[in-house]
Amino acid sequence: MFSSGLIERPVSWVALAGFMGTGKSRIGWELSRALALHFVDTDKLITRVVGKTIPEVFAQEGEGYFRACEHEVVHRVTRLEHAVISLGGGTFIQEDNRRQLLERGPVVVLWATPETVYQRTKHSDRPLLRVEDPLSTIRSMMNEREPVYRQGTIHVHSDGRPSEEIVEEIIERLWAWADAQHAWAAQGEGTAGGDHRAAD
Ligand SMILES: Nc1ncnc2c1ncn2[C@@H]1O[C@H](COP(=O)(O)OP(=O)(O)OP(=O)(O)O)[C@@H](O)[C@H]1O
Ligand SMILES: O=C(O)C1=C[C@@H](O)[C@@H](O)[C@H](O)C1
Ligand SMILES: [Mg+2]
Repeated sequence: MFSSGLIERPVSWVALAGFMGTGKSRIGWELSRALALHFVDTDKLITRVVGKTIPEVFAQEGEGYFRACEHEVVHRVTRLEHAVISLGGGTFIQEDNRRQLLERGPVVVLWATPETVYQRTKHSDRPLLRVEDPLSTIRSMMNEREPVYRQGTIHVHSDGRPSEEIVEEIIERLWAWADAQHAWAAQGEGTAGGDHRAAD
């Protein structure tokens, strides 16, 4: 990782997307440590700026207000350097957010089965899962969102795997992605998707 005092990483900016409970916050934090990058969790940033928990924002201001905050936060985090960004579960679903994120750099989508998501979220306070039958809601929301999450750059499964293994796979896949970007750029074709290799 370290050479001549420089940190070699596949990327200096990456976002994590995916359904609720797939591990974006936890894996994003661990990935940021592994790559020596700053860490921003968009849900936590909104909570801090608004001064309310996400359930309070949904209940008092409405989901539309929360989505507007997300949009504003995407605008800001795509301007950051040296950062791992963990998105909220719905952030990548909004078309304009998705476009801005994909233009900025690779978006790693984490996946898990509805059963895993249910187990990981059942004692938490995600407002969209405060329903009578959360597992059915998870299944139908996931079905609906799946084609959109598929538009991410790299896809990694998180079911039944320790976080270290997931982080390791993400880093390997990011190197492969960066190498492919580099090869295409060298052929003079140029591609969207942010920086190719990052050393600093
Ligand atoms: N690979 C894993 N194995 C076991 N537990 C995990 C794994 N990844 C995440 N978790 C746990 O699952 C729960 C949900 O994870 P996390 O909060 O990171 O999900 P998220 O994708 O950020 O969800 P949201 O979209 O709601 O923010 C947490 O308690 C976390 O510690
Ligand atoms: O999937 C979603 O729409 C959400 C996921 C969470 O990260 C929070 O952003 C919020 O609970 C909404
Ligand atoms: Mg999260």
